[in-house]
Amino acid sequence: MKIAVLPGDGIGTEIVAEAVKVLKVLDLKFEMETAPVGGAAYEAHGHPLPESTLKLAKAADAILFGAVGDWKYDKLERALRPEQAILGLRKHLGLFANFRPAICYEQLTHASSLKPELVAGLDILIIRELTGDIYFGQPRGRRTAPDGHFPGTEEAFDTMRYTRPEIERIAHVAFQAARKRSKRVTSVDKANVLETFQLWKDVVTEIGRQYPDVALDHMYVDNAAMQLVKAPKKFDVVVTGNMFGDILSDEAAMLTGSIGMLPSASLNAGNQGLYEPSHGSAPDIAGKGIANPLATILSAAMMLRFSLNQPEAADRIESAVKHVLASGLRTADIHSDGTTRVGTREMGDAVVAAITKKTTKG
Ligand SMILES: NC(=O)c1ccc[n+]([C@@H]2O[C@H](COP(=O)([O-])OP(=O)(O)OC[C@H]3O[C@@H](n4cnc5c(N)ncnc54)[C@H](O)[C@@H]3O)[C@@H](O)[C@H]2O)c1
Ligand SMILES: CC(C)[C@H](C(=O)O)[C@@H](O)C(=O)O
Ligand SMILES: [Mg+2]
Repeated sequence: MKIAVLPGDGIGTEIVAEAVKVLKVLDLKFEMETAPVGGAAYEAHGHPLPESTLKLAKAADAILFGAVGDWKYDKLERALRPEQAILGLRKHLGLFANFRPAICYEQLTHASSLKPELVAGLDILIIRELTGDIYFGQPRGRRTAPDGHFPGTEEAFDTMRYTRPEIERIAHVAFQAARKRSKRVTSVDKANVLETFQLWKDVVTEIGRQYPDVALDHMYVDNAAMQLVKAPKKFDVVVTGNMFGDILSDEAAMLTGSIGMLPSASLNAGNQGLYEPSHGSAPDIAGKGIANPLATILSAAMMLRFSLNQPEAADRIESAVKHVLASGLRTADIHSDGTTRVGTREMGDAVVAAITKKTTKG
C-alpha cells in the first residue's frame, strides 16, 4: 500500500507533518512518498500540479493532502494558481464524492460560536459533489458583453451544469451513507431558480425511491444556510452540489468549534481517495506553529478506514484525539478559559502519546 503525501502551502506543511507522525507511530505496513503541490510546486517546477506529482497521486492507494494557496499567487493566470492543483487532482482522479463530517466533540461544545445546547452531540455528514457544477462547467471566461444590461462592457461568465449520471451517483452515495446512520437525507438545491438544481432535485427524488427505508427531504440552499445555525442537529446526511457544499461545509465547521476540526475524504468510483482538512492554507497564521492539526489527523483516520482497510487503526486515532481534548489541550482556535493552549507540534505529539499509551496498555 502506498500513500502519496502532498503537504502544499502555508499551514499545509505544518499540519501534514503532524498527521504523518501519527501515521508512523501506528507502525502499519504502507509506504509514504512526498511530492510538491500548489504554490510550492509552482516555485519548484513552474506548475501547481506537475506531471510527477499527478503520476504519484494516480499510482497511490490514497493521498494525504494539506492545503494549497497564497495571496501572492492571486495575479497569476488561473491555470498556474495553486488552487488548480487540488481541482486538477479531483478531476483527474474522478474524486466525485466528498465526505465532510461535522462532529462536535463533547469537550468542544463551548468552542463553537453557537450556544452549547445547539451543538452538543452534533454529528452531521455533508456529502458534496466534487467534480461538477459551476466549478468545472464550460464555457467560462471573460469577454465583451454581447447583450444584457450593459452591452459592450467587460463581463465574466461561468457555467453551472450537471448531467443526470453525475447526480445519480452522488445521490446513491448519500442514500447508502444514510443507511449506515439515522436514515435521513436532506438534499440541498436552488430548484426554485436554477434549471441545474431542478434536475438535481428530480433525479435525487427518483433515486430516493430505490431507498424506501431512507427519509428524503429537500431544502433550498438559502434556507439550509439559515437552518444550519438555527437547529443544526435536525440534519443528518446533507447532499448537495459542489459550490453549495463548499459554502455549507465551512459554515458547518464552526458548529464543531473551528474549521481546524473538519476533516474530509474525497472518493472516486474505486477505493482510491484523497484526504484533506476542509480548510485552506491559512496564510494569516502560516509559519507561526499555531494551526490546529486535528482536521488533518482526523482526515488520516478517514483514509485508514475508507482506502486502506484499517478501521481499527482509524478508531485508535479518533479515540486518541478525544483523549487529548479531554485532557484539556487546545490549539488557539479552540482555546477557552480553563484549558491549556498548545501549538501545532505539541498537539500532534499529544495525539502520538495517547496512541502509544493505549498500545502499551494493550
Ligand atoms: N483544499 C485546499 O487546499 C484549500 C481549501 C480552502 C482554501 N484554500 C486556499 O487557502 C488560502 C486561504 O484561504 P482562506 O483564508 O479563505 O481560508 P482558510 O481556510 O485557509 O482560512 C480561513 C480562516 O480559518 C483559519 N484557519 C484555517 N485552518 C485553520 C487551522 N487548521 N487552525 C487554525 N485556524 C485555521 C485561518 O487562520 C483563517 O483565519 C487561499 O489561497 C484559498 O484558495 C485551499
Ligand atoms: C481551494 C478551493 C479550490 C477548495 C474548493 O473550493 O473546493 C476549498 O475551498 C475546499 O473547500 O476544498
Ligand atoms: Mg472550501
